[in-house]
Amino acid sequence: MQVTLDAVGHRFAEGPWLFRGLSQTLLPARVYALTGPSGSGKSTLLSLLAGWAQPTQGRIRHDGVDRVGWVFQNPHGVPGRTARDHVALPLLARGSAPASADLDAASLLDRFGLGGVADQPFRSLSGGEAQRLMLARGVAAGPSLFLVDEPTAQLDLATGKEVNVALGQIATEGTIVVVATHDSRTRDACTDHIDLHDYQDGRP
Ligand SMILES: Nc1ncnc2c1ncn2[C@@H]1O[C@H](COP(=O)(O)OP(=O)(O)OP(=O)(O)O)[C@@H](O)[C@H]1O
Repeated sequence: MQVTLDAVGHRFAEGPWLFRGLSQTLLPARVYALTGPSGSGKSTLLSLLAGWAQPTQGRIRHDGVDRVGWVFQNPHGVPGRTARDHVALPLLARGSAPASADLDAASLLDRFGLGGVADQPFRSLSGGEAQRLMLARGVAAGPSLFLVDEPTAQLDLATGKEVNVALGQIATEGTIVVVATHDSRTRDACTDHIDLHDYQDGRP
């Protein structure tokens, strides 16, 4: 499985080019940090990768990608449902039996440092816990391409650090992960780095 970007460029209508000449092969078990100044097109590139829009120039090819997951910068959950329910639901939706969904949810919660809050309702979680829960829930859905937009944007330094540690855990066999971020610590938690600044006028 892979996603191939071939000389990709994008602009809206007659507006300026956000980026041009972006060629890259994205592979499973890697976590790509997508950085660049505000307005450089990070979120736009995520939506092109998701297939929600076509690039103005060049081509994005998805080989073997059958499921795309997305985590937004603001965690959204069901206030009265437990952390465990949030992770078990996508497992059930994929056909797991309730007992095995529960076991797998417990192990995913542990992986993201949430074992201790498994039975707490979403509304009682801290910002960092809620954001890590969104990552755990996203992984539970079994995406082949997992897109994460500014996961630490709303968090203080310490809480952001928790989330960055969790991002280091989402590299999973069979999943390509791309994380748009302003945060240099998030970038450092990723295995690879794409800087849109390098593509602002068609370079390199
Ligand atoms: N649907 C749209 N139509 C026209 N312009 C758009 C559209 N979506 C985004 N833009 C513009 O494209 C530029 C890039 O936006 P985008 O949100 O991709 O940047 P970003 O790098 O994610 O920014 P930030 O870091 O501030 O979140 C911005 O100037 C934005 O206003």
